[in-house]
Amino acid sequence: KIINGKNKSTKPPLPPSPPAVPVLGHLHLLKKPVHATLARLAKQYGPVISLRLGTRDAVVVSSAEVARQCFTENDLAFASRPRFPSMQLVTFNCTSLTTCAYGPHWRNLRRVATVQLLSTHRVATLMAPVFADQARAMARRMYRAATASGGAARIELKRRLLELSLSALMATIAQTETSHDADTDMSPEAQEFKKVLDVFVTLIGGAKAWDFLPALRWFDVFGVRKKIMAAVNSRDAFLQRLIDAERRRMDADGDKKSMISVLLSLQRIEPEVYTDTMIMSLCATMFSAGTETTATTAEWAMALLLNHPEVIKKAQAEIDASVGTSRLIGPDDLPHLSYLHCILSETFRLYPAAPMHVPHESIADCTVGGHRVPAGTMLLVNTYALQRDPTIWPDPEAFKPERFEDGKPEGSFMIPFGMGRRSCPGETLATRALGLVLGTMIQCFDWDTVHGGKVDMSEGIGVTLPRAVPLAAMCRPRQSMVHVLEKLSADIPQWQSCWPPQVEGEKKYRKLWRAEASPILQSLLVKHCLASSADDTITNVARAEPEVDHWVVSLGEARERGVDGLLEEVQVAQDRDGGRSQWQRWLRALVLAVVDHLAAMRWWSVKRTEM
Ligand code: HEM
Repeated sequence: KIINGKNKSTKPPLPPSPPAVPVLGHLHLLKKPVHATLARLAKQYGPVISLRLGTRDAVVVSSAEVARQCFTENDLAFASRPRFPSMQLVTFNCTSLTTCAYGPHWRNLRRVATVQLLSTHRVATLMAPVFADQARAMARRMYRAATASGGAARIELKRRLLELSLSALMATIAQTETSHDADTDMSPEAQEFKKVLDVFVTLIGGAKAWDFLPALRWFDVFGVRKKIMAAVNSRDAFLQRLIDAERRRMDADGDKKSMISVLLSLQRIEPEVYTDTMIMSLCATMFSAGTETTATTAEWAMALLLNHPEVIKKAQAEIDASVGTSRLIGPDDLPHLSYLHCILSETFRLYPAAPMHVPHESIADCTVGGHRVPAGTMLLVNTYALQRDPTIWPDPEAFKPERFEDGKPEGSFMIPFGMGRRSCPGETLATRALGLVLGTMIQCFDWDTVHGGKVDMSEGIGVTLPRAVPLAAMCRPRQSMVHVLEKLSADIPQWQSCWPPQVEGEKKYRKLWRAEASPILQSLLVKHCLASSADDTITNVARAEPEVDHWVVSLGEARERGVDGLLEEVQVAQDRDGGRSQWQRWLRALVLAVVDHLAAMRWWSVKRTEM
């Protein structure tokens, strides 16, 4: 184009950008929470901003219209992911489904994930029932806790929901079993993998700076790389054990229920493509992409419900009308529970588990919102901001599930699971799992905040938008569901019930291990050993002892301490209580011997048949 005799380029302009500083570029501007900082910048500079983050170029999109453009007409251009040095170490050199660049390898992984592992059919027939089962087990524990505390029990919802999601996903990956007797919703395998992931989270936090200032990698004075490699090795050894166990199981009975067994059957056909490393990578991806996201969303949903009892009542009425009160909600009921679905949609809108999406990278030059975005630019989409945009969502901060009634959302554009080629392949599973977990909790219990009043809705800092304060709540079994819950509770064979009991800890009972607690503790332990049915023992003692609520609740804390902590506490109590009688000393010796014995046998998972 010739203007005033000069040759002007017809290229659209680059997006506007705040002033940058040398070396850091705009890194210093990214105060946490990043979505809030970027929303403020968007108000100043517009819905498309260009940033220089250390050595990387990024474009930030904060409007629905432009985001839609990125994932529709520019979907292919943005189909890749940035290669982060911190992730390289833990995601098999960036070859995992979530982190790998767009190309034939990603296409193959994606096809396996959507067609073989997370297909609608597999979710409906194999995976949703696993989550339903875990939700029942959780309801059973809550019911027991409530009856043990005389009506209502305090439930640490954050812990429970995370354990449920870890355990259920691990079961779908490797057919692991959660013992329905322990006071945890986690299978031993899920516990082990969770530990590894926790180590990763801390270490990768320390290595994040490498992604934007790669030179820092050479100044790794704290040896982060070495520690990450050690954690990676233990993760891989653990995953290899799971794969070997599934391989043995397949040889024995040939069933293909777990994700690993599906992948192993593909390995038999094309061993050079479906290597053990690829299977490990897919399993690790599913576990890390699906657990925190699902659990955090469930926690936010419960927090919103606690602040809106009228919504719980409406959802209960819907469930009662559709499912009735003679059985628990199951996977087949979900399509008929439209209001429950509205609650979920409104939670996804207000608290997307990926508030800044997952970064994409452009593989070709493209135009976004009238601005030029060169190839190799990182794309960040502010999902949190655009789902609360007042120009498209009336009263955007309010929790109103009714917005989604009749399948007509007022604001229409939401991308909690992304959109286009790289959108979340776990959406169907996550939505069903959340429907079952929330549905069960709403159907079975009435809920209240711990201290009355409103739940604090402050957001914490983290990739998956965690709550600042872990959620706890009081649950009380609904009168109309007591007979179902009682049956559910009795469904567990006697020999499966186990110590420690299903009770929740209470801060005010912190002094539980005072000297005078130990005789009761001891007698409970002894009774447990004799009866092998701690729950019943505890409940019976609860009825007999006037002060028993105190002890029953306090004993719940013992679970947290584990066997070692328990022994230590008993010891401290004994030391303080020098003047105990002969029979008490005798009892103590007996208890310690029994506890020791049970500890050696991993007593919480030992079943009577094995004893
Ligand atoms: C509430 C639960 C969940 C939310 C909100 C969520 C959200 C997301 C988002 C926003 C993305 C990025 C999309 C993009 O880049 O455009 C994503 C990717 C992904 N999600 Fe989820 N997710 C959830 C649960 C799950 C579950 C249960 C699984 C599997 C078991 C899963 C597996 C994945 C995988 C493998 C990717 C990467 C896809 C790719 O790069 O091709 N997610 N998820």
